[in-house]
Amino acid sequence: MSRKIIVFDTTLRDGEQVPGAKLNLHQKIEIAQQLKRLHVDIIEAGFPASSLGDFQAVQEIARTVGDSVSITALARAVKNDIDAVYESIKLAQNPLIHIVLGTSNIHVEKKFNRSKEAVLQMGVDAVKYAKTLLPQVQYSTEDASRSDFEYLWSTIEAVVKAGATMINVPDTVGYAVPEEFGELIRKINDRMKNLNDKVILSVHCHNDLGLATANTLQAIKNGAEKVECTINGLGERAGNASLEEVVMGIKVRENYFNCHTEVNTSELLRTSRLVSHLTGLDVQVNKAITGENAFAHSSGIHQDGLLKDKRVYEIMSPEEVGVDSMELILTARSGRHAFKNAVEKMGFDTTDAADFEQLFEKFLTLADAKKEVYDHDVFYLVTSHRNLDASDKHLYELDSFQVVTNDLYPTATVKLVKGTESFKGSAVGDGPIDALYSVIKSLIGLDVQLKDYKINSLSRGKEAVGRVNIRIEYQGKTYSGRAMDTDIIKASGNAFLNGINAALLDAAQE
Ligand SMILES: CC(=O)SCCNC(=O)CCNC(=O)[C@H](O)C(C)(C)COP(=O)(O)OP(=O)(O)OC[C@H]1O[C@@H](n2cnc3c(N)ncnc32)[C@H](O)[C@@H]1OP(=O)(O)O
Ligand SMILES: CC(C)C(=O)C(=O)O
Repeated sequence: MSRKIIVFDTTLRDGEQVPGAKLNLHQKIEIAQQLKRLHVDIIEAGFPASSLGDFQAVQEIARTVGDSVSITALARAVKNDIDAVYESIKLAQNPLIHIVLGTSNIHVEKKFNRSKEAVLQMGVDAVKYAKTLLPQVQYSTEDASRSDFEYLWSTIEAVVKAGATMINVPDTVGYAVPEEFGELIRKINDRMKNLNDKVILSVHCHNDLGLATANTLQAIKNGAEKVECTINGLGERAGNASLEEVVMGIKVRENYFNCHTEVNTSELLRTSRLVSHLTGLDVQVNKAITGENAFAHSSGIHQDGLLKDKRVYEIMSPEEVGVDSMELILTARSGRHAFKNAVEKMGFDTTDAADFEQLFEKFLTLADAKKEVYDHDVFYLVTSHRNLDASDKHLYELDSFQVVTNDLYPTATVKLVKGTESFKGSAVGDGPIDALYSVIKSLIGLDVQLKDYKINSLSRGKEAVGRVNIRIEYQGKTYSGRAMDTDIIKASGNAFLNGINAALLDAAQE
């Protein structure tokens, strides 16, 4: 009988720590609903002590999707953080408090400037306090792979005795290599079995050396029972172990690992696409499992082999991860079934019948205007209908604009509105976008620096949707903005305003 590996998804916590990946409440709920359809075991929904917005998002996820999937959120070994986690997840059926505290010398000496004994005691106290609130508590020994083994073990032993029900061993800075990390997990597993064989051993690997998936799989081979991953490998710096790679590694090589997960792998591709669209972070074309080329065969010898037998060059079938070989072209003559299939293929929820009817009406209007409606048009329809593509609150909005460009004086004229106020002006710039951004900056009177501007075409044809991603710097902090429109100048203006609105809201909260 193969061992079940528990899959813990931290896209909404570690994944969301990526600069530019900030998600609003609606986007987080949409992703959590898809993670539930993917059938992960545990969703880490955020870091509720970090802001009111994150607290509310975790609370809403616990309320809306926490009926069948376990919900957790992260806390430092600090009473207030633990309280915030408890208050935000308590409505879930199976809530879990996650506490993190460093065990490496560098964390103990430089980050905390305390003795090892004092830091260990902080961890024990935190677990004891969390246990007064909930029965399930996970303890993460941050930077475990760079820790002195005997101190790491004495921490694990003490927090297990204090009541921790899961021990998570992170390779926080992606320093470990597979053989060494496997050996670390084997040693901990051997000792833990003697201490308390009900406690679950987990791993959380980062990808700084491109080894996160390899280290995670090696840990499984050496006794880990639970893996922490993110969709598309998102996460701090170079990211985390990618869920799709770890899950398919276990599935395709079940003969080697003798393990399985309960993930519904046919939902992998749509989950990856949803996360990519909502975070604005593209998946590289050659990414394992979910990249655009993951199942594309281009050379003659490969094509010949495939035509003879797919298994010559395919170790898994595209359908197993949700690649849909049947493409239905949507037009104004398409019905509700085909449209619903397209919306669900993008990873969106369609269970609210009234909401779906409104979407369908909007689809017909778009399909009348455009001959053919592609996936990205459907994505654009849903995100604008559900307010998923903007920041939670609008301060400034683009009311109207005109941009005239030539090689002498590219000029932009803009009208902005903020509640009942309106602001009008013009500016000349080095190019049309520079002119547009200059006038917006002068109307709002904010000294922001544009750090990055990217534009992608998201669909095909004359009416293709353009997506603009920007990053701005304001008072030493970085903010991102995104917008989509068939008019790329309008998308550029709205992306810039979304970034500015985020900066203003943040400044107002400080
Ligand atoms: C490995 C990981 O990914 S851990 C998760 C990382 N994620 C995040 O940090 C995102 C959310 N973080 C935040 O919103 C903020 O950093 C907060 C709310 C947690 C804290 O904000 P602030 O109070 O302003 O503190 P700041 O972030 O500047 O510094 C961290 C403080 O927490 C302490 N700290 C760090 N880790 C821990 C821990 N695991 N347990 C207890 N204290 C800790 C630091 O020593 C420092 O304390 P000090 O002020 O006494 O030096
Ligand atoms: C919170 C812990 C698990 C973490 O993110 C890390 O150590 O990288």
